[in-house]
Amino acid sequence: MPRSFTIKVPCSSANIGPGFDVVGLALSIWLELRVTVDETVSGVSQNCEITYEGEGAKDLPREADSNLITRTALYVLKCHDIRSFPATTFVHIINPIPLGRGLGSSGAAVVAGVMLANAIGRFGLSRERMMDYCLMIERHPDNVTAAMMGGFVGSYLRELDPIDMERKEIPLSEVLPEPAGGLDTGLRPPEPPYGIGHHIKFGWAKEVKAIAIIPNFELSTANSRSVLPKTYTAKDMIFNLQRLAVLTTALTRSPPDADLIYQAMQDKVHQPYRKTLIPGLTEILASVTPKSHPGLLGICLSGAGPTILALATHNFDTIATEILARFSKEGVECAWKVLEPAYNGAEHIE
Ligand SMILES: Nc1ncnc2c1ncn2[C@@H]1O[C@H](COP(=O)(O)OP(=O)(O)OP(=O)(O)O)[C@@H](O)[C@H]1O
Ligand SMILES: N[C@@H](CCO)C(=O)O
Repeated sequence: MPRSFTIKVPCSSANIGPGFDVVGLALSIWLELRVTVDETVSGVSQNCEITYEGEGAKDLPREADSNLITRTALYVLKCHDIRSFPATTFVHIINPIPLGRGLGSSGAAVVAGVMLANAIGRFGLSRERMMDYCLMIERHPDNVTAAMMGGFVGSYLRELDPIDMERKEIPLSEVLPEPAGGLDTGLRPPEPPYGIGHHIKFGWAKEVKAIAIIPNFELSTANSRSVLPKTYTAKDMIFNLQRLAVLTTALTRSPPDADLIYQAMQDKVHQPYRKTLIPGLTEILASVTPKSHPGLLGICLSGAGPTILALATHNFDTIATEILARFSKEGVECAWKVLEPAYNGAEHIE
């Protein structure tokens, strides 16, 4: 009897201004996997057939040991001494999350892969344990925590003891060998230490929506992190910490206080350095304010960019049109969407 289930994982916006690598907001675009395990079918390469529609359909690999979702699943399966998918696993991927735009496409893919393995192997892993696996792959917690847990979340990585730290910091190539199933040494990959990350869900004022203005070019997270400095001044760190402390509560209050939120979304840790990669970034962030655009609460770079996230209660069209026009002057065309928080996080539906 074939077994079928669905996995849905929301996109996410990390940082929300000052919370670099700390806060994430799950939002209402969902990566979906429709999975069928049918033992009556045989002869499929590596036991897994991937079909794909949506963002990335043209370019992303369909081989189970290359695609990020199934590579992640293979890692978790191998940690449980299962070396391949059961014959035969069909994974249909429906992906509306734009890739490399700062909306957590890779975080959603990693969470989906861990949930896929958990369901296939019937491991019964808790969400917290699944997070440990996610953090072995995507090593900053903001996107994966929001995608797994849902809503507006803050997270930190626990200080591990030296042995666990060594395991956690092993090169990514040993966690996700390239290709994962190619030169299979038969060795168990390194299992994650327990309780790597800890998180808390904040509230969210229901009238606050997120306008995502999504430029038509990709910026990989790795590239966008490469322009950041290795050290910061105490002044800049304190600037961000003060704002983050206010922001996480300011966004829970109804009615929202636009002046407080706008100032609390300022950042000196990542956005100023990323302006070299995103034409018009500094001008856009400075020119759209609650005074010039009533309804706006705050504006920031979404994750590693290039998407701009504007939090607002109304006037979505006017705010988006202004940002689109400013990007257009720089020769960048954009799509835009009004998104809502995805409160439930990742879901497994039988
Ligand atoms: N549905 C998917 N299936 C397979 N691979 C994916 C999928 N989604 C994302 N990826 C992989 O992740 C890459 C994008 O990851 P990257 O971290 O650069 O950007 P992002 O996650 O979209 O943005 P950010 O981390 O700033 O929010 C893609 O190029 C692709 O390799
Ligand atoms: N906090 C991360 C999110 C992107 O994955 C960054 O800004 O680089």
